[in-house]
Amino acid sequence: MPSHLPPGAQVLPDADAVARAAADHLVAVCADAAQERIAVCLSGGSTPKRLYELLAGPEYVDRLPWDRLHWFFGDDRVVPWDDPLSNVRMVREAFGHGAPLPETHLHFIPSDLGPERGAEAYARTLRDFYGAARLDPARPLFDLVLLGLGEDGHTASLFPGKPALAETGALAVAVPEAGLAPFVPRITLTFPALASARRSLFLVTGAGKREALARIHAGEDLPASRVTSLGGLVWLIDAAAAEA
Ligand SMILES: O=C(O)[C@H](O)[C@@H](O)[C@H](O)[C@H](O)COP(=O)(O)O
Repeated sequence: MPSHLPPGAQVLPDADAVARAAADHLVAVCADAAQERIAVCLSGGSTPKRLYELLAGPEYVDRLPWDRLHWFFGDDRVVPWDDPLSNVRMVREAFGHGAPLPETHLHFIPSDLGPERGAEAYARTLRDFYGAARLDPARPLFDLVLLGLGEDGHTASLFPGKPALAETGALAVAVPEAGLAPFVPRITLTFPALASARRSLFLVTGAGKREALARIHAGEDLPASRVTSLGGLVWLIDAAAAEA
């Protein structure tokens, strides 16, 4: 295991292997879930699209309890849902018609309400699903949280130096100026919400992520470095990103 990678890192040959490993984690999480509803927090960006396509494809679609699975979003851009920048659009396209996904089980961020009201509404959606106003460390909100890593070390829409990093109460907040292309406002889950997970996976692929990984390993206080998980954090990294 290369020494410059986060603890718990698994290095896979390529992006497809990363997607497959993540799919296997989801199958395992579902098999372990004792409760009826299984909550998954989806990552946006481009990396996880292959995973979502895989889940809806012939190799995995019949291995998942779609009637029990509920899908949430770690963040989204405040754009129309059919906008190419929308994470909801990306997920819908990736799941396509292969996923027997009940429409009421896709809990997308109401970006049509705008950043602030959308964040408040989504926090309410999460609390209503959870069934309590405050998160209990003994009862995680999510069974699985999926995360990506930006080249600047951001994750979800938690960007370096932004106020959202300091939020400890709200489950979701507005990010008016993400400061990163595409320069649109965003809504993101906060660290407490992301931490409330039985298992969390970072999916990191491509040489462009090497520097962020090295900075994390060097102990820099990047947003992704601050992510914790009640049940355990696994980094799934392809060889291209893992190279020193
Ligand atoms: O909505 C988003 O953009 C994601 O939540 C964001 O945190 C993403 O995971 C990283 O920017 C990595 O993006 P790529 O997978 O496209 O490299």
